[in-house]
Amino acid sequence: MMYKDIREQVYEANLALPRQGLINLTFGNASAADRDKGVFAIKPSGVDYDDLTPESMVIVDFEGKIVEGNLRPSSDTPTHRCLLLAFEEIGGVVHTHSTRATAFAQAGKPIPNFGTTHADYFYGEIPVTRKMTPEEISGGYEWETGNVILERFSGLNPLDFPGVLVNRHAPFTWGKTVAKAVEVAVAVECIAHMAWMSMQLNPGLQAIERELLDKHFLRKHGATAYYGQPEE
Ligand SMILES: O=C(CO)[C@@H](O)[C@H](O)COP(=O)(O)O
Repeated sequence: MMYKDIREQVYEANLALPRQGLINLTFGNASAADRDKGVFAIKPSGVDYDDLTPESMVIVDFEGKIVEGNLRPSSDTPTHRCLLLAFEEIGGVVHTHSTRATAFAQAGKPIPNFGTTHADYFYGEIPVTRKMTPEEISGGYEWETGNVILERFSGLNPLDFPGVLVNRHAPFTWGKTVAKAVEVAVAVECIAHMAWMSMQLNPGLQAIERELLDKHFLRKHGATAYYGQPEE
């Protein structure tokens, strides 16, 4: 089977989303790129997760043309393509409608970095995009969703901030692999829940201290990392 690796990676990533409690119905999708082959695999649109198979994943090239697959790809395919094109260091993208992260997104609020759980994944707040204009919504909505994310990421390293809340919509996360993007999606929901509770307990709470942010982020990321096991 051609594109076997990315089909299987994306199939596993998509199944992990309902298993992790990150989505209901078909409110989410995952994609993984094979940059050598110039394609990515993505979930088919609107298909029940129980009916997905590695073979039903759709293979799309970076111009947006379907290369392999009989089903219509996820409605969010242009957003994934926009992000995979712009962020060359990533290998996969995940979109969920996980409840608490989506509540922040709908409210148009970034998630402040209140503690070390958050700092393990994001080198600051979880950013939120601006609202989309009526013109962006009515013309090329899903591609423009990617563009408003890129606009928010001007000057930000996508591996220091491996996700975003799209205003009025929901989170997108990414990583070097699609499995990593799923992990970040789990973390984002957990962080949103903790932030919400922290805000209730202490409405005046300020962001984490710089030293603690540096310690937790940099012990897991980049040249100074010592957390876990070395990458193979
Ligand atoms: O934003 C939404 C729903 O509001 C989307 O995430 C869709 O629910 C994704 O569906 P697929 O086309 O990927 O099945």
